[in-house]
Amino acid sequence: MKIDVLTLFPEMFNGVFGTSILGKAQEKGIVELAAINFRAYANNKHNTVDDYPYGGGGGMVLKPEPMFAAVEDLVKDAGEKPRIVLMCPQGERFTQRKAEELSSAEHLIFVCGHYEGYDERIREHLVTDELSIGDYVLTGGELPAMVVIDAVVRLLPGVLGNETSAVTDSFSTGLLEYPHYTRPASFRGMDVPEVLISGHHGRIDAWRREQSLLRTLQRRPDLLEQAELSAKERSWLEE
Ligand SMILES: Nc1cc(-c2ccc3ccn(Cc4ccccc4)c3c2)n[nH]1
Repeated sequence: MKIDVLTLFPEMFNGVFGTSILGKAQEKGIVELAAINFRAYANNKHNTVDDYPYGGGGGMVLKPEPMFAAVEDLVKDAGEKPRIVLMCPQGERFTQRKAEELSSAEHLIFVCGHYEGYDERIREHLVTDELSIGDYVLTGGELPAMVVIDAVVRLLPGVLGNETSAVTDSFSTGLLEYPHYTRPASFRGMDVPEVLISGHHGRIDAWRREQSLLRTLQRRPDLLEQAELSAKERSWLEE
């Protein structure tokens, strides 16, 4: 997979792209990550990429020309038509299901703006997906893009080691994750649940599923509507 990020602050991505799981995924050749400064595509002598809004009002708006020129330059060598993902507070709420959908793409181009937002023609004629990472307003699209890229790349085959599977973690089952424990078995009188030390994997799996269901019911009952539950589990939860 190839991921390009159009941003005014490419240096913000150095840490995220160069370390840990994303860094290793690049070394393994699973994904190619690049952050490009779209100011390079400004078509005026002052290299401006923003301007005052028509109709007045506070704040500046990102001009269409540099963004169209930058995307068209990235798309010209592309194979399969890339998904052009615009980060913005008004976008579709990003979810694990959306991460799974994006992880099947061959080429993603993220558009990260600043200021008060984007000229609407960028949305109408360039973008395929608009994503929000939550109902709060950030200063720009870079942090949201990092969040989405992290969630997408970890799903690519070979990125997570065998000991960690993206399939069983939170949200991939539709439920919140069960509690985790590691050594020591007793810490300041706080003991690990006996079942996890029993070595009985059937009982361990059942306990973990029950804990996921309980934790989801307590903290995120809204997830239960979409989750795949057996009839027995549904009636147990409704007791
Ligand atoms: N989930 C989420 C995404 C964003 C986000 C994404 C891209 C941009 C580009 C500029 N801003 C600032 C801003 C935009 C619109 C109105 C006021 C300020 C952005 C915010 N905030 N929160």
